[in-house]
Amino acid sequence: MIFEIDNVELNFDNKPILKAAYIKAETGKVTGLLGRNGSGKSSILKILFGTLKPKHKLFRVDNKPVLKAFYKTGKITMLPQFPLLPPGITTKKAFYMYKVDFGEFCDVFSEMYATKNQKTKELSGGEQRIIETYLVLKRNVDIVLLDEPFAQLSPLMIDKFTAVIQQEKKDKAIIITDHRYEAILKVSDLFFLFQNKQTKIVKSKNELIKSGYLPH
Ligand SMILES: Nc1ncnc2c1ncn2[C@@H]1O[C@H](COP(=O)(O)OP(=O)(O)OP(=O)(O)O)[C@@H](O)[C@H]1O
Repeated sequence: MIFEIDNVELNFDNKPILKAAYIKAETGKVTGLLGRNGSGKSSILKILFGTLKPKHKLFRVDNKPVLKAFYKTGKITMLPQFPLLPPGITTKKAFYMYKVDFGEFCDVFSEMYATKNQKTKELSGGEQRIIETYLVLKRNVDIVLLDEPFAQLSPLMIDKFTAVIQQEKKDKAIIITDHRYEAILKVSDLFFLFQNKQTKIVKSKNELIKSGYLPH
């Protein structure tokens, strides 16, 4: 499946944020979004998910326009920047609620077994993020949106998630944004740079330097 959002025009209080922006995601591929703070990456994810209404957009799935909020179809899931899980539930309960196998999770993240009976509020920020990101990635949907999944994670955990993402993309389209650009370059098949309220496809780290996103 091919997901495209095109001609996105977004203003906040008459301040233009995006103008004619475009991104694309495809089953079997990871799309990486890069760009400076405030360039509109989270906003476009929310627009795609359907919880933020822009002035204008065209959303297509396999070339067919989709008019209703996509989250209502149950075919999309999103890891937002804010915490997702209720503070009072245990890790075990969270896996049960999401219908995800806790044992399979521990095969990869063995250090997380100890959190089985702990409540979300008793976990570190990084531990919460590991659980939430894994649960979102494992959901049975067509497209997964990940907004800064790596921000609180140690390098080893980022490596483990890179492998999980490669596994999950086999039957999903995944869009990811994060300021850990090295991790994004490693995990993604296609990159969009958000700049001057627009988006452009970039193919190399050199282009990111030339465009002023990365320092020389
Ligand atoms: N609810 C809102 N009301 C007003 N302005 C907003 C709102 N949400 C976002 N903005 C503004 O829109 C711009 C784009 O924000 P967005 O969160 O999409 O950027 P981003 O690229 O994800 O940034 P970062 O990398 O810092 O998370 C910013 O200038 C932000 O201040």
